[in-house]
Amino acid sequence: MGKVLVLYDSRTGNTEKMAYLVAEGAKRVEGIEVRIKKVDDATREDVLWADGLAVGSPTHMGIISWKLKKFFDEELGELWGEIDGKIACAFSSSGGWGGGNEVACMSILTVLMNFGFLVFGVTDYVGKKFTLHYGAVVAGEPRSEEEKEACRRLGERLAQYVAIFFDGKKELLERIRTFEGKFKD
Ligand SMILES: Cc1cc2nc3c(=O)[nH]c(=O)nc-3n(C[C@H](O)[C@H](O)[C@H](O)COP(=O)(O)O)c2cc1C
Repeated sequence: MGKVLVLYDSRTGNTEKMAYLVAEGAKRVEGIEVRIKKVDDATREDVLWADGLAVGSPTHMGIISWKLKKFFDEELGELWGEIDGKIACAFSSSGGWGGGNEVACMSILTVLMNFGFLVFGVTDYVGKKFTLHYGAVVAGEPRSEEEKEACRRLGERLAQYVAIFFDGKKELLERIRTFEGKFKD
C-alpha cells in the first residue's frame, strides 16, 4: 500500500491550509495512506516511511523556509544517498503574485532532486488560465475553487504516481494522460 507524506512549514497558516488540501487530494486515490506533518513535528522516520512526498513552504525571500532547509540538512542529511527514488513535488504560498512562489517551488524541487527524488510538475489546467506546472502556488491562503483544486490535484497526482510506481497500478498512467478534465478553456 503506497504511502504519501505531506510535509510543510507555515508561520501564519496559509501553507498549512494548502497542505490539508494536498492531503485531501491524495486521499482521492484508493489504497493510499496519507500522513501530514508540520516540519516542527516531522522526523526522518516520516520521510523513511513515505514513498511519495509533497513539500510545502511559505515563500521566504523567494526560496524555501529556513526550517525546511534545516530539516533536510540536519534531520535527513545523514540519509543522503540512501533514500533515492521517492516521488516528490512542491507547493508554496507567497505574500503576493509575482512574489516568487514558483521560484520557491523550484528551490524546494532543487533540494528534493539533490536527495535523488523523482520530482514532477502537473500539466493539468484546473480552471481557466490556471495551472500548476511547477507545483501548486497561491498568494496568501487558498480561496478560490481553482486555488483549492490546484492543491488537491497536486496531492492526487502524487498519490497516483505512488500507486503506479510503488503499487504497480500501471493502468492509472493512461488514465492521467487521457483524463478529460485535464484542460479547461
Ligand atoms: C521572512 C519572510 C520572507 C518572505 N518573503 C516573501 C517573498 O519573497 N515573496 C512574497 O511574495 N512573500 C514573502 N513573504 C510572505 C509570505 O510568503 C506569505 O505571507 C505567505 O502566505 C506565508 O505563508 P504561511 O502563512 O504559511 O507562513 C515572506 C514572509 C516572511 C515572514
